[in-house]
Amino acid sequence: MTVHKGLAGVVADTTAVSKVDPETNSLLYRGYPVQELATRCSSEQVARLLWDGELPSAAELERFRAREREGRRLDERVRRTIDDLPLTAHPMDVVRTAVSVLGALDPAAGDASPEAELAKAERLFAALPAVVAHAQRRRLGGQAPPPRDDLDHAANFLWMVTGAEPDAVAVRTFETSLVLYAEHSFNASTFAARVVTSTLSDLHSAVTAAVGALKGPLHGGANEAVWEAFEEIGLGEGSPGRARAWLAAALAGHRKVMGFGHRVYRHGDSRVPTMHAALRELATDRGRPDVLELYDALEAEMTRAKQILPNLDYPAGPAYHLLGLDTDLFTPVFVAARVVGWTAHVVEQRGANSLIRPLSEYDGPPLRHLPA
Ligand SMILES: CC(=O)SCCNC(=O)CCNC(=O)[C@H](O)C(C)(C)COP(=O)(O)OP(=O)(O)OC[C@H]1O[C@@H](n2cnc3c(N)ncnc32)[C@H](O)[C@@H]1OP(=O)(O)O
Ligand SMILES: O=C([O-])CC(=O)C(=O)O
Repeated sequence: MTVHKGLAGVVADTTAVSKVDPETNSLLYRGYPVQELATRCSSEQVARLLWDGELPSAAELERFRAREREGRRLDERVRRTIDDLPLTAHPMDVVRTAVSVLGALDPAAGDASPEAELAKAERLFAALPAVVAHAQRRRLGGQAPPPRDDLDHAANFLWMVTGAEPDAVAVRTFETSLVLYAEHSFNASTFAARVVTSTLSDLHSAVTAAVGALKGPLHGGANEAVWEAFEEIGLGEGSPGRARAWLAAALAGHRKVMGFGHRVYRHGDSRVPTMHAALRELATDRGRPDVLELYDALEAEMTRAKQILPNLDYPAGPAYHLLGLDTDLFTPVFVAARVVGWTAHVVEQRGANSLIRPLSEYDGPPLRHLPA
């Protein structure tokens, strides 16, 4: 029996949601190159594309934006549950709990028709920014500011989390990250969502499981770890030299360097150039060349030492810091973006379901019996 550790190289099913091609180093959402979508479309347009298979017409987009605005307010019962959690809880734990509570409150519980599933997906997309914002603002002893109807999804998200009206550069950077983070085929969290769905469980259970999978530093948690590494190395004068010493010590200690490497891409993550360009624009606008200097230095050292290239979390982490987000909010923001991909996969899995249940090769003790 051949064991495929980590399911590496295993093609588990077909999908029409996205295509990750390591040969051409490309990523398509429903056929469109992600770079085109990230530079020319809003996160709302891309959500509809991933859910429906086609970009929305102007009228469809307008109707969706209206529904999204209606769903932005945090449900009081969700707020109360969050407020019962310790202030020290990681915001990812807050988000996971909130998704679970939203499932228990789901007005269409028990209805797994594609229409009902897409309505649940929309509600999560609309509600998650308020959850992330409340996870942040309650730590500051207050409440998130009320959503602003004059702002679209990405701008309103930043507004609620930071309490400051974002400028055009901030919105563009954030929107780019939301689009790039929205979907990536059978990554660990999406696969977790599909496994849960394959048992005919409900969408919120699938998304709750996916949040748990995304939290780990080998997956979504890496964007937080990237900024932690930058802080450990120290920004400012002399950072290239410190990056070299830091990396040598990390590799000598067999530490994984977060934000580098990928299970599928071998020649670099297709999303990095677009996010790197957005980070460059933001850092330049904010007068933070020190961030770009350390970014380039650590990347160069990692390439020299291991020939391992950055993944999307590498530029996204510093960008989120420059957008004013606390480090432990980076992965929750990833949740709010990836919920689109997860739910598109839930609908697809349900549409052509087969229970996901791989085999294992037993390597425990041979047959034995209890003493007589
Ligand atoms: C949005 C996302 O989820 S993108 C991924 C985010 N995750 C990270 O950035 C975490 C850091 N990266 C990693 O741990 C890995 O590159 C993974 C888990 C993403 C993919 O790795 P896999 O395909 O499973 O390869 P694996 O972890 O077995 O690594 C293969 C070799 O490269 C090394 N390697 C891979 N990535 C790294 C890294 N970031 N730092 C140091 N060494 C690394 C491994 O130590 C291993 O070396 P060895 O053969 O000498 O033991
Ligand atoms: O595809 C993966 O394994 C991880 C990843 O980059 C993502 O989920 O965006």
